[in-house]
This record gives sequence, structure tokens and C-alpha cells, in this order.
Amino acid sequence: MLWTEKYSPQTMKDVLGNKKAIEEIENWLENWDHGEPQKCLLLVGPPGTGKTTLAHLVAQQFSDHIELNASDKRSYDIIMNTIGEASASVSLFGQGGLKLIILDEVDGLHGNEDRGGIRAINKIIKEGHHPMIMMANDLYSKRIQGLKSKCQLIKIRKVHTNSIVALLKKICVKEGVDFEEHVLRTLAKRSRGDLRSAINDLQVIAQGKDSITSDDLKAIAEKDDINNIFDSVRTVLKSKNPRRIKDSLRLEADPGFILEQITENIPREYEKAEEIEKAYNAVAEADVYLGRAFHTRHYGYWKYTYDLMGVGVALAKDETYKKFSRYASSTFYSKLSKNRAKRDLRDRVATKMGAKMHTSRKVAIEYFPYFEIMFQGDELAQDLADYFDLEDAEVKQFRSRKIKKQKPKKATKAKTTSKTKTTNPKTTKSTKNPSSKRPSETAVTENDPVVNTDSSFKKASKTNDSETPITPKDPKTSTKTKKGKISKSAESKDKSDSKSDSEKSESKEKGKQTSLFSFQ
Ligand SMILES: Nc1ncnc2c1ncn2[C@@H]1O[C@H](COP(=O)(O)OP(=O)(O)OP(=O)(O)O)[C@@H](O)[C@H]1O
Repeated sequence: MLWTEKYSPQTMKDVLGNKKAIEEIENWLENWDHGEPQKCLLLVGPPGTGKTTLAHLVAQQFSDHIELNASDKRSYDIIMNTIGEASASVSLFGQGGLKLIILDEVDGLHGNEDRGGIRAINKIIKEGHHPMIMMANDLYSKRIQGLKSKCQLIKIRKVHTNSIVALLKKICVKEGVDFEEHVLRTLAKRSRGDLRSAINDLQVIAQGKDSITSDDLKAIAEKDDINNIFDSVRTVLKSKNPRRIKDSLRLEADPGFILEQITENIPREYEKAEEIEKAYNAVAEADVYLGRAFHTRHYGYWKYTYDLMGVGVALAKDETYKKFSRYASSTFYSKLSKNRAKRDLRDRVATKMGAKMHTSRKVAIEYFPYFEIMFQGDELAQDLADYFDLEDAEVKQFRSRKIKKQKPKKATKAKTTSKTKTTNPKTTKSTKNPSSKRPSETAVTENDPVVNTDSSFKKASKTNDSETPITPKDPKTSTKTKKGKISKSAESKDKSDSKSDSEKSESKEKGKQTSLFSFQ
């Protein structure tokens, strides 16, 4: 149950603040009681200050009452019927049988929407035969300017922080919740005179707990910049007053973020499937305009976004729900931050692979599903990881299991490194780890995962191996690569490799490219 209802004042004396206003209302009631028809009461004040509460307390003094919302079109039919009914049945409205009409949110009234309804209200106001209380938030709203002169205007003011703290204390004691006074004071101050908001906040942090501390406040404080958003979301989902909803959506926050918060909380508030469907349709349309604004940079489209996600969602419900709903922050954003690590890994891996494959990161990502399959076998996975220079953590992009360490391949080593091992350790190294060079520069081995291992390729790989050492005959190359120093081992290797040179030229003659990655 909502604590605002559970702890709602039971008598006029329980109502906090606004003593003068309460006195005026009591006089009005007394006059009706004495059979003197009174002007319609118009209670105007900020949200959560007790207007509806006062109207309900007044209603207890009448034999019956009906409560309607001015922004609800059906309300006017009901008023018309009630008045018609009243003229037919005097007993309902006769002395001792007065039926009070409570009309909420009259600043949300639409002049042209239902002329019959407006006529009915005017009739009640003019004749003054029927007790009626109207409520509005905005004293300066154009919509109530005409009503102000015809009604008895009563201003309801914000409730003082001390009074709010006192009420919060009382609630904590009744709920058996231990509290630190400053926590309640902070809640009261945050509410800015809105008792409903203060009680709701207390319920959020205290319900089901033995005590509340500053830590609980921290949770609220952390959300401070989105607190206003939650208030707005609450207004959208709880109210049907277009003007109030539009006002509440005047926020600093990004409209996309507000839309996410509203979307997340629709099913937490609305209960009927049709209402949820209608609300999501409004959200979908709002999203279309959001996208349009983004793509065209014509931010005028935002006004449609705001109207659809605000008024559109609000009017999707048949009636407002009088229940406590615990709203939550959109999971979209928390998921987004949770996935950040995943996205970073994906991008890192794609960058490395793209560089090797001479593709953009985006294209590399498109190949990921194929690599996922290729990474299943340990041997190929190891080769791919070496080739693309992927660390263990990066291999996780493609497989959850670690790659089992491979036993060194004796046969391959014998074939490819026996000659070079003693003469040029650099070449040997590059044979073991091809990933340290671009495919064109690398001594390709049978282990190279991307290269097919047909016999022509094996030949090419041998040729490549022997060609890696720098020949002294080519001073340009040797100077460039070895910075002027040609090592003894390189020299001896060069001699022994004079045979390789002839093999190389032979290979060149045979064909320019012997496999996918063996460029000459
Ligand atoms: N002056 C008050 N004294 C005690 N409790 C109050 C007072 N004002 C508000 N409350 C608490 O807040 C709840 C909501 O108040 P209420 O609906 O009367 O506000 P309101 O002014 O009609 O707001 P709105 O303009 O948004 O309709 C009440 O049920 C009650 O628990």
C-alpha cells in the first residue's frame, strides 16, 4: 500500500500547514451545512501539498461525492448525467443529501474538447446549487483565469520542511524503522514542500528495513541528476493532465535518455495489456522522431518526441492507478555500460585482425563468426592467435576455453629451421612466430594458418626461409636492414646460401605467386 494513502490525514487537524486555507474551507462547509449555497471552491497550489486530501476530507461531510478528472473526457458526461439526475431527483441534492463534485486538474481542461462538459461546469458554478471543489496546480494557467473570478479561490502553499520532518518521523516510528534525523531532513528538503514526494522517497528507502542511514541517502544522491527524470516519469505515468506532463518534461536531460526511462517503467505502472500496447506505440513513434531529428539534424522533431512520449504515453491509460510503483532506471543504460568491456575487446581484436587482413575494423568484425568456428580446434586456434598476435584474453573473443599448449612440431622444424638455426637466429625466430611480420615479409611455414599447405607452397616456404638472410652482394639492403653491420654468421650464411639464390631465381621463373600469402 502507498504510504501516502496509509498516512493520509484523517481529519482537518491532521493536515499540515495551510491553516488559513483550512479555516476558509471549514467556513465554506459550515455555510453549506446551514443550507446556504456557496461558490465553487478552487484550490490552487503546487503538487503534493494536500489539495486532494482536503477535498476528500470535505467530501466526508456530504452524503455522497463524485471525483472526476478534468482532463478525462468522460468526466463531462458524468457531470452532465449527474446534473440531469439531480434535477430529476431532488433528494440527491436536497438539504441533507448533497452530493459533492470534485473536479481535479482543471488547469488541464481543454476548452474545445467537450463544450457540453464545460457548459455543465459553468452551470454548476453559476447556479451555485451544487457543492463543487476544483483543483489546479498553476495559479497563472490561462485555463483557470475565467474560473478564478467565478469561484472562491483558496491558495494552498508548500509545506514547511520542519512539518515534513515531523511527519516522516511519525511514519518511521509507526513502521518500526530506526532513523537518523538528518536523513529525514535531507528527504524533506529534497521534496521542496511536496509531501507526497517526501513520503514516497521515504517508502522507497525504508520499506522492509529496520533502519535507514546516510548510506540509503547515498543511493538517492547518486541518482540526483536523474531524480528529476524519475519525478517526470512518475508524472507521465500517473497523470493525464497534458499541461502538467509537458511542464514536467522540461528537463536538461537528453530526450533519448528520458524516453528510455519512460519505456522501462510503463509496465511497472500500467496493468492492462491494451494500455501497455498503446503506450509502447506512442514510445515507438516518439523514437521515430528522435531518429529523424538525429539524422537530419533538424531538432524541431524533438517536440513530437516529447509529446508522444509524454502526453501520448499518459493518455494510453484509461484511468490513473492509485498504487505505489517502484520505478527503476532503464536497464538499457546499465547493459550498455556492462557491455563496454565486451565492445572494447571486440574492437581491439578487430583492429589487430583488420591490420593483418588489410580490411577495416568493421569488415573484420563481419568475419568473426567464421573465425569463431576456426578457433574451435586447439591447433588452428594457436596458429591463428600467433598469426594475428592475439593475447590469451583476446582469444576469448572467439572461444571461452584456453588454447592447450602445442607440442613443438619436430618435422616442421627440421624442414624449415635446420639450415638457418645456427646461422641466423632471427630467421629461426620469425619462423616460429610468423605474427611478428606481415605475411609478405614473413618466413612462411606449414604452420601458417591462413596459407594452404600444398606442395608448391612448401617449396615457396623453403625458398623464403633461405632468402631472408641478407646477401652482402646487395649493399643497399644490407645497410638498410643491419645498419651497416653485417654479422659474421650472416656472412657465412650468405655463402652457404648462394645455392638458395639460384633456387630463388628458379622459383621466380616458375611463377610469381605460389600461394595466397607467398608474395615474391
Ligand atoms: N498538508 C498535508 N498534510 C499531511 N499530508 C499531506 C499534506 N499534503 C500532502 N500530504 C500527503 O501527500 C499525499 C498526496 O497529497 P495530495 O494528493 O493531497 O496532494 P495534491 O496537492 O492534491 O497534489 P496534486 O496537485 O499533485 O494532485 C497525501 O495522501 C498525504 O499523504
